[in-house]
Amino acid sequence: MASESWAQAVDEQEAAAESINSLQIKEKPEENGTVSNATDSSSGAAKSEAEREAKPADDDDKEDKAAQSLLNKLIRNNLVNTTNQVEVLQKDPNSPLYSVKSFEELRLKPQLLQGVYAMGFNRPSKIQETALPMMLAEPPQNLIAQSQSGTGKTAAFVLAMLSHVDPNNKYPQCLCVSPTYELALQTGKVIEQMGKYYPEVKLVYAIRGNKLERGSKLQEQIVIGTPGTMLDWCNKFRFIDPKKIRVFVLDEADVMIATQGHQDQSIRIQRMLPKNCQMLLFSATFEESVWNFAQRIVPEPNIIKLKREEETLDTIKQYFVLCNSREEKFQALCNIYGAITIAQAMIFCHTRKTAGWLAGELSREGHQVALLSGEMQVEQRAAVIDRFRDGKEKVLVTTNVCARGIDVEQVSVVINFDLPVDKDGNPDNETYLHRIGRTGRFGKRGLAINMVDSKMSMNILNRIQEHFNKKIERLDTDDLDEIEKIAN
Ligand SMILES: Nc1ncnc2c1ncn2[C@@H]1O[C@H](COP(=O)(O)OP(=O)(O)OP(=O)(O)O)[C@@H](O)[C@H]1O
Repeated sequence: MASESWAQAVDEQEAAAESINSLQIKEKPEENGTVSNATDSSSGAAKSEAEREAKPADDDDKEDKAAQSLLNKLIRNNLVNTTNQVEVLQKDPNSPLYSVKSFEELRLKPQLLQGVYAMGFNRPSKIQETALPMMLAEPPQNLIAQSQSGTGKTAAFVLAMLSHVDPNNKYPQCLCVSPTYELALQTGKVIEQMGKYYPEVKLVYAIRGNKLERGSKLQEQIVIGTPGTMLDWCNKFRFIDPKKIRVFVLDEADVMIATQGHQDQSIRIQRMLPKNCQMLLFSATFEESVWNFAQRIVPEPNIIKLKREEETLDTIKQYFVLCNSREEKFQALCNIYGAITIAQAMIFCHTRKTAGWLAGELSREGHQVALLSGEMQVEQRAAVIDRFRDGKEKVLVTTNVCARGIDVEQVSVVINFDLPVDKDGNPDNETYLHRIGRTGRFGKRGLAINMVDSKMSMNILNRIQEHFNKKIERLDTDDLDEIEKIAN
């Protein structure tokens, strides 16, 4: 089935359809917000399929980061735990470094402490232990913080913003910029939840589509939005007086810089703010481009980094199966299912088409299958992952683009129906590791089965073996005894 150029063609096609442009959020912010029919162009709901397909794959890949981030937020309901220590680089290495083990130690306003506990937070997360005292200190300190998604960054800066505003002053005091309309809404929700018992503090969304009357001045203390609209509100329309801003938050800096124009707009906003305004920047990753940007946004920063837990292949048994066609691969899969008990499996395909086909075939065989596919909206994808996580389905068939960044920890069997390759058709080792690897914490044993159906995929498999210096054993799926052995 595999033609030589399939990898490129498919990646482009999948990436195009995965783009954030295909996302729509039905919810509209209400309550504290003054949003009217917000339709930032970044949601692009009106764009035709053809328009989307015509976009260069590169752009779509970038936009996909925003979709991924949103998906992660929608499906996550608790903290990502980590045993790694935070690394701290203080602006003034001689000043004492405080870290807290409880929210009480922060001496928060009672209304905020109530909000924190109402959200079910019992104690600060790893990054919050150090970041919160720094952000709440007097005089305010600037901070650049990096840690993987789900470690509590948003909750931390929301608490800092709510702590710093003076509700008696009826003008904006905190600005928070997010890369997309949808991400801004998510952060807005956290502000609303945490500020539930502090109703004097109001929030407004600076997103395209939220039209205010010319000449009006905002009364809300917190403004959250996308960089373009935020800049216009400060600069062109003067709804906001930037000189009165005390806290500036730039969230998801890594996603932000992937979007054309956002970097410049953010820097232009930052330049309008007073010198003593507290600057806070957050990012899930810290490659050089993010770091360069961060330094332009945040002068004299304290820096906090929390390393991601390393994934390893040490506790994984890896096998490959030789086949000649996708039908044979399917048959091999059935043989495996016939021989061993698999609680839950994730099956990765290269194209949406193969994923759809395979999900159909597996259902016909009586399996409860969940399918994660590119044309689904982000909330639909989140719902599918949720159901799978709850064990409602036992098999999750997905394409790589869809599942990127998603951890489903309880899955013990991973099947690469197609091996992961990059755009140039080379082995994508990072994805391979992420699909089947385990972090030390979840050191459970796992099983990975790779389907090989051509010379090209055999070559990919060999290169993956070489890269990890780990032998991948051949499995004969016509021999039931042999399959049974791998389960022990
Ligand atoms: N101290 C805490 N105790 C318990 N849960 C928490 C705590 N802080 C945050 N959470 C919860 O953990 C999840 C992740 O937190 P949060 O969204 O703040 O992380 P993040 O690092 O900002 O991730 P992302 O970059 O994806 O937004 C959320 O569901 C949040 O409500």
